[in-house]
Amino acid sequence: MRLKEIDEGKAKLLIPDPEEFRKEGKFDPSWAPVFYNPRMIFNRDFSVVIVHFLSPKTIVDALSATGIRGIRYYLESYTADEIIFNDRNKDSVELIQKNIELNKVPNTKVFNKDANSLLYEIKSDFVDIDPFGSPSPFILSSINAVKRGGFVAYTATDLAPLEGRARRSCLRKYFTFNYKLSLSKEIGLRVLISKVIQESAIMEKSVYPLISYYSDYYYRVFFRVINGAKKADEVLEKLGFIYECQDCGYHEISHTQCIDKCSYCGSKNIKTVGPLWLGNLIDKDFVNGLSQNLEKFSYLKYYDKIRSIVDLLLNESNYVGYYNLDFLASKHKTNVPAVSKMIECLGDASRTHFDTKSIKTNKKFEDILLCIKNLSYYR
Ligand SMILES: C[S@@+](CC[C@H](N)C(=O)[O-])C[C@H]1O[C@@H](n2cnc3c(N)ncnc32)[C@H](O)[C@@H]1O
Repeated sequence: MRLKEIDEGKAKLLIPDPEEFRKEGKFDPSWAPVFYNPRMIFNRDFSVVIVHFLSPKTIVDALSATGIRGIRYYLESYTADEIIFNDRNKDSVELIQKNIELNKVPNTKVFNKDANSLLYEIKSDFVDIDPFGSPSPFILSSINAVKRGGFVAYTATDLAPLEGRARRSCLRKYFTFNYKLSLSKEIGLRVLISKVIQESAIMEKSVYPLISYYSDYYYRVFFRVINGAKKADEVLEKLGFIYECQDCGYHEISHTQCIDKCSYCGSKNIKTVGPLWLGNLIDKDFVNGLSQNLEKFSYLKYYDKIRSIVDLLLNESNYVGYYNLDFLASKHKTNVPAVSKMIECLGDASRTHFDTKSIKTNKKFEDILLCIKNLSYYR
C-alpha cells in the first residue's frame, strides 16, 4: 500500500494514497485497505473540543482505523496520560503504529482485536465508538469498559433505521417501532439514546447525554456513565412514545404505545414511534461551559461550524415541540412560511440544527397554525 502524508488538526497522518485505489476516476474511503474519511473532520474537530472539557486521563479509541482520533485527542485535547488504540484490521494496526511514531505520542497501547473482546478486558475514563453504520453491536461492551463516572461517545451513520425509513432494521438494531415522520431527524437521535439507556440498565448503569447532535449523514452522542440500579430505573422512566397525526400534523408524547386517536383533531390516522428518549438532548451546564471557552480551539478547520452548532444546540434546547413547516403547510393547504417569519410571528421559538425547514417552540399548536395561516395569507 502506497502512503500519503496529510495534516489534520495538529496531527500529521499517513493514509493510504487515494490515487492507488481510484476506480474510473472515483474514490470512496471504504475502497482503501485502511479507512480514512475527510468528511468526518468536523466530527473529529468537535470531538477534540468535547473531550478537552471532559478531561479523561485514559482514552480508548476502540475502532481506530488510521488512529487519527486517539492521536488528535492526545495532541489537541491535552488531558490524557494514556491512549489505547484498537482495530481488528492488521493493515490498520501497522498504520496506527506508524502514525503514533510520526506524532510522537507517548504512553500508547495498540491492539489488534475484536473491539468487543478488548472492551471486556479493560477499563477507561473515556471510550470512543466510531463504527461503520450502527454502534449497537458495541454498546454493551463499551459501557462495561467505562470507569465509574466516566464517558462514552458513539457515532451512528445508519440513518435509514434511526429515521424510520428502514423500520425492520430499526426494530432489530434499536428495538424501536419506528415510522418516517416530519420530526424524524430529531427522533433518530432519541432512538439511539434510548438504546444506549436500555443496554446500560442491563448492567445497572445509567447514561446521561452531555451533548448530542446530527450532522451531514450521522448522529454523535457523548454520555456520562453513572453506576447504580436506582438511577438506571429513573432514566428508564424517561423513555416513552410519540405520535404524529397524519391529518392535522399534531404530535404529542405519551408513556404508552396504546394511543388510538389524535387529541387535537380526533383523527385515528396517527403513527406512533417508540420507545425513545423523552429527556434532554444536551446537558446545558456542560454545553454552556464549553461555549464560553471555545476560543482556544479557534485554529480548528471547523471552528465556525462548531460555534454555530453549539449556539443553536443551546437555543433549541429551550423548546420541546418540533415543527417541520413543509409538512404543516401541506396538511393545512397553506404556503410554506419562511422559518424567520414563523419565529418572528411566534415570538418564542428557535431554528433547529436538525433541519433548515423546521422550528422548535413550546407554543400551543393553535398558535402555530394561526401563524402559518396568517403568514400564508399575507404572502
Ligand atoms: C469508521 S472506521 C473508524 C474511523 C476512525 N475512528 C476515524 O475517525 O477515522 C471503523 C473501523 O472499525 C474497524 N472495525 C470494524 N469492526 C470491528 C470490530 N468488531 N472490532 C475492531 N475493529 C473493527 C474497521 O476495520 C475500521 O477501521
